[in-house]
Amino acid sequence: MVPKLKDPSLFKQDVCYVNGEWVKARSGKTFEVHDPATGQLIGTCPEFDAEDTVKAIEAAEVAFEDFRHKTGRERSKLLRKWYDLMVENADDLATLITWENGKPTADAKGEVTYAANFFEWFSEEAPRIYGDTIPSSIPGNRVFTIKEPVGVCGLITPWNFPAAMITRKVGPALATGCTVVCKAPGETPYTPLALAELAHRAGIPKGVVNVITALHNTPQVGEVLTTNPTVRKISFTGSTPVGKLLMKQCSSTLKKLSLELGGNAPFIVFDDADVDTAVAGAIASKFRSSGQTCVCANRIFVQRGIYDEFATKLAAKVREFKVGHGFDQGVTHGPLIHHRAIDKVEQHVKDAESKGAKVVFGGHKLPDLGANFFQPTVLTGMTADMAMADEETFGPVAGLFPFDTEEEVVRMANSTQVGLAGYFFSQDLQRVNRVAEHLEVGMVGVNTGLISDPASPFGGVKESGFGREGSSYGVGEYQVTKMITYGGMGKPLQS
Ligand SMILES: NC(=O)c1ccc[n+]([C@@H]2O[C@H](COP(=O)([O-])OP(=O)(O)OC[C@H]3O[C@@H](n4cnc5c(N)ncnc54)[C@H](O)[C@@H]3O)[C@@H](O)[C@H]2O)c1
Ligand SMILES: O=CCCC(=O)O
Repeated sequence: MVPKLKDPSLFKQDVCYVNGEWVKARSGKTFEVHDPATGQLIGTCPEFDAEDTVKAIEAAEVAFEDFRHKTGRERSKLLRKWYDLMVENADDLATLITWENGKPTADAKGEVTYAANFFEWFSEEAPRIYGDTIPSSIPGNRVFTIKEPVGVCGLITPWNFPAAMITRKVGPALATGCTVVCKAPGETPYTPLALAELAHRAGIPKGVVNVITALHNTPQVGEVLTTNPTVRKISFTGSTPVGKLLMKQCSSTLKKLSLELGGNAPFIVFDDADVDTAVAGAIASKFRSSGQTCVCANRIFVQRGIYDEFATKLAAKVREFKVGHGFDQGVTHGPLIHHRAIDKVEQHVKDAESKGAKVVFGGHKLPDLGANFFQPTVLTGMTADMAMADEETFGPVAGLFPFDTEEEVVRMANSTQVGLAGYFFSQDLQRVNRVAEHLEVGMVGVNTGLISDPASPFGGVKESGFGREGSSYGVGEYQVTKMITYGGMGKPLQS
């Protein structure tokens, strides 16, 4: 199906946005983008290569010289205008998200709001970028710091939040005076390109925001962004293996780096929790975007005293989901992004079953709906030797691991190389504090399954990466601190 946009000019085919203009790939090559729900062709996009990417970097370099000297208030107004345009065009942006990503319309609208809010939030930070006054230990010296924009930034984002992962990076970059080259994900390029069109309409000066696309050429585009000496900062959201590769590539020019990588979130329900609240939290955390978010619960640990009650109530809620095309009325959960995602989910379920897990609900593909649909699933009797204990499933499968003691579950929760988000449910105040302090993650949700908010610092520890996005911490990721010492300042007043 081809959805109708209120403003069809937001759908940009075969062009990327470089230096304020819509351009094709130098080679004329394009790649295809498909609706993950039907497999139907949505359209084609430019397959940018190394030379195209260098052109975008050069445009950002030239633009930086002016943009860095705009006042914070001027940059704030540009971001605010871009925010307003996102809100005005929210329905069309949501349509593009559902079309290319598959998430249901209501979730897509939620993402547009979430994404736009990053622009609003960072537009409010832009005029408030302060340095420090530092008392010197040398008599007569006066020491100040100023915060400068780091320079041209290369931003590489994934398909699971086609709008929000971009605005979360572009917002603080522009707030601080940086210019950007965004490499849009090959699976979902049309939402980023529509955002570029809105940037143009908002009057963002040419070259400040460049949005480029590639699918098969992604590694070569990534290599140029991470090795070109003009690019001073890379921010990447995606998998841990790709994050490690980009970090290695960045080492040749020692770029500033932010890496928001994979998670394997523990979700712990203690006997003293309110079970209904915990079930609602698990639904929100585990099944958001059909399990395809980096902060989705991946291992659900339930204390033995409430294990059966929790499993029954969770399965009852999951049974109420309506799986289908994101545009269809009443659909709560859409397809996964592609066959590799489906294969991984199926393999995790089969692995768990073969090692003794029981399928309480779901457990199979839904080929009648389309090749990329998987039935939301609840598994009980999970054990530490199963693939789901170690690997991120990135799909709609809730595997319930039983546990007995607080010490045991915290050990299990921390027994992974990654540490992005963690959740737990308890009504014991001391336990709440103790467990929150002991979880090896960058973000903790206590008695809630939803923690994402532009005002909160988002990011991980261990192999989930480093750097924080959102909040005032997110601003610092795009700045360098310059120290200025004035000598000979301690002279007495002249009479
Ligand atoms: N921490 C976060 O905020 C966050 C958010 C979304 C997804 N993720 C993680 O991403 C994974 C799922 O997404 P995926 O499988 O598409 O991840 P991925 O790492 O393969 O791809 C993510 C993005 O990186 C690009 N990319 C891939 N190889 C590249 C290369 N060599 N050079 C430059 N860019 C490259 C892709 O085109 C895509 O745009 C999961 O592990 C998930 O946890 C993390
Ligand atoms: O998947 C990664 C980002 C999810 C979020 O911002 O809540």
